[in-house]
Amino acid sequence: MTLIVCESLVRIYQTGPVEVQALQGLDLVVEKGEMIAVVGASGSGKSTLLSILAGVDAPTAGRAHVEQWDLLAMSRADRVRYRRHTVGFVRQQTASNLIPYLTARQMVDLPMTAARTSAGERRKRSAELLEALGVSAYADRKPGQLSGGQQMRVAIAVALANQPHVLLADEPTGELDTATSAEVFGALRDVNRDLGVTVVVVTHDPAVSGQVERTVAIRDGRTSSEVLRRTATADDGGTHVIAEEYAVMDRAGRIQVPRDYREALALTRRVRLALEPDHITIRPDA
Ligand SMILES: Nc1ncnc2c1ncn2[C@@H]1O[C@H](COP(=O)(O)OP(=O)(O)OP(=O)(O)O)[C@@H](O)[C@H]1O
Repeated sequence: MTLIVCESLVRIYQTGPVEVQALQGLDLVVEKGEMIAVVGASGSGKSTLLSILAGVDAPTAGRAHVEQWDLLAMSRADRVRYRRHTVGFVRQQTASNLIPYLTARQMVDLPMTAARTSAGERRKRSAELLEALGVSAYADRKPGQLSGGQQMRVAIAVALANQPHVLLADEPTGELDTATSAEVFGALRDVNRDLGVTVVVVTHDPAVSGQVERTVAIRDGRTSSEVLRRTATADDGGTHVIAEEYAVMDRAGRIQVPRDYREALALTRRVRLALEPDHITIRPDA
């Protein structure tokens, strides 16, 4: 079942006379239960995409659906409901997800109180979530008494408090060392596998993106390529991961030819296309 669909998604920021096209016709499909990584250079539009999916920011044009919700046509009340129940959002700076004067348990409790969950249910669920994320021993500590990795795990537990179907995490390992970031990423994978939550993670970290089955690359506000990974078994019984890169084609048939391919063959404005029985060739115009 398809959970997230973005088609030709556009987000333009206007600051005074300056217009920034953060998303320039982005296409993305995510199936229920998937865990994907979104990668791309700084400024390519990753955070913008995540804020739109989180219902925090609104697209300028195009189509964006998450479950039954049309993100371009939501009323203010729908948006509150959507943010409370459908998606959980872990923001880029760890500290912005946490409240300095509350304990981990109180922070996980807060979104459930807003959703009018009963006290008994809140107690039960916050204990389960802190346990699932391996931070139950720190339930009574405040953010200042937790390490970076523990803070991030608590932030993930807070995002999952109202049992959302989708978890969006913006650079969850950006501020952590390699060992801690592997642990936090492991926690996200557990959440995906054990709770069945669909996970979309924005990351700069190749070690992180190498651990998910699907990585979507964004370039200049568009999805440019996808890497799919699968585990293959060799003749000797050993297993290894095969990663294959695909270009992404939009509904109008547009694809981005990677820059190194263009440069290698000096492809510029015009190219020759030819249809062969089972493939298409692209040649320089000369
Ligand atoms: N609120 C805003 N107002 C104006 N421009 C913005 C705003 N938010 C983002 N932008 C611009 O939109 C573009 C995409 O930004 P975005 O933060 O989505 O990229 P990113 O890929 O997440 O980058 P990073 O990895 O550095 O976080 C950038 O050029 C950025 O300067």
